[in-house]
Amino acid sequence: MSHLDHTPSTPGKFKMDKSAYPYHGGRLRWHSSLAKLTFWSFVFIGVIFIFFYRSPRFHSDPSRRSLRTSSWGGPAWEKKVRTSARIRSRNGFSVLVTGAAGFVGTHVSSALKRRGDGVLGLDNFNDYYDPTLKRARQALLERAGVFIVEGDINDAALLKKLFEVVPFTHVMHLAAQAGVRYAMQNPGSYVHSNIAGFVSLLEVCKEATPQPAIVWASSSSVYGLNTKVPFSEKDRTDQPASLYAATKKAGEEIAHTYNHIYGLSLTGLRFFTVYGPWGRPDMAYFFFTKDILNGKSIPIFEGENHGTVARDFTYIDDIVKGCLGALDTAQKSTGSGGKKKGPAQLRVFNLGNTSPIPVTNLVTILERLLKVKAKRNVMKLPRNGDVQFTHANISLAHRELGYKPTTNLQTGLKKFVRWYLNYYSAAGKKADAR
Ligand SMILES: O=C(O)[C@H]1O[C@H](OP(=O)(O)OP(=O)(O)OC[C@H]2O[C@@H](n3ccc(=O)[nH]c3=O)[C@H](O)[C@@H]2O)[C@H](O)[C@@H](O)[C@H]1O
Repeated sequence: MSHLDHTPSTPGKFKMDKSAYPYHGGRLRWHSSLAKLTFWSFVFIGVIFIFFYRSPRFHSDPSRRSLRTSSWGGPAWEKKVRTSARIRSRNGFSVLVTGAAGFVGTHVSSALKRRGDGVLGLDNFNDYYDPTLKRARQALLERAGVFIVEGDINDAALLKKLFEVVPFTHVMHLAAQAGVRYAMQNPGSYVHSNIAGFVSLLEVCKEATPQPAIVWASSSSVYGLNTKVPFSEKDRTDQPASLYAATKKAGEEIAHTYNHIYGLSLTGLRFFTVYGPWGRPDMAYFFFTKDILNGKSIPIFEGENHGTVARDFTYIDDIVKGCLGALDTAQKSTGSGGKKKGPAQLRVFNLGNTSPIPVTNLVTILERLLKVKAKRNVMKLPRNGDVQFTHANISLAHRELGYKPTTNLQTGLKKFVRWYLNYYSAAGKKADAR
């Protein structure tokens, strides 16, 4: 064997041959044991640290998931804020849209802008799902003349500044931690956005002069374990099945308080499983599409004794009409500068489609549209917050807001699939958003 054969090709793989060092005196052995102990202790502590750091619970403050820290202020920034919020139609509104880079937020912002309202967006661009999708929505809105301020609804100083720069007539509050099942993984994020964030926003709105009218996103999930169908606004909502639902229900009670004490006009909209182009990658119709195309099996939930799991899937354009209807019929808040002057409007509406569809049918429609057979993995509905069935009674929204959904699931999914294929093939983007 030549000398070169002893030289390891990879230095890190070099191992001392103990037999080459005949001296094993006690002192040396003791030192080497101590060194080994110290070394492995460091490795152990390091592994524990990495484990905790990567655990979602470690990031209990969800604002840490915001990819950039917000930077705002200055004359150029104020000018952008003012320009974006400038009303361009007679009797138009100036609307602050929170969660503007979100799914519903993007569609509502663009619809408001199109009809001449002034719109300013606010979003923290957190990474609950693929932030590049949020950036793409932002670019879309920018082209339409809507500026999105990057910041969190818990940042009271930023909110105050926005109201100093623009006397918003309305707030469309859509910023939230969404998703029913994720609440078990990161409960703090729901409390942070849906409760603390909502209160932070209401605190600033109640101090504003004039106070804006507020329309905000509640959820069909507040009906929880309610079995009486279709769900009507008068039904009980005191049995939430997930922390997500509980935080939305809390939002409805908080709305009551701010309406009662400060005269804020508040309208809560209970959205029923909203879907469509530019949707949320964490939702079933979205990741089913991705997984069907990738030949991956999809988990399809079923109830006890093979019971049907169904949703009142509601198309985004119908939801947008409901949101605009709610803004248009919202009465003014009655207080100013933190003081109530008289009773104010307090409303809550179901915005659904009134036609629940089994999840298995949703998959069949997707298979037809994608021309790919799904690998169905039917399993029992896990106990992680999902309810078996949702069905909206929308007569109140129809009467008060003129709300009348017109898109069935087949038509809506067709539009979604067209968008999905176009979006993810156009720029070679990957739908790796979950
Ligand atoms: O109306 C709402 O207020 C909520 O709507 C939405 O929640 P959901 O109705 O639960 O939608 P989504 O997750 O798409 O599951 C759809 C169906 O697929 C079933 N489902 C789901 C996952 C899975 O792996 N398999 C499966 O069968 C599942 O059992 C369900 O039957 C919003 O995400 C939520 O933020 C909130 O806005």
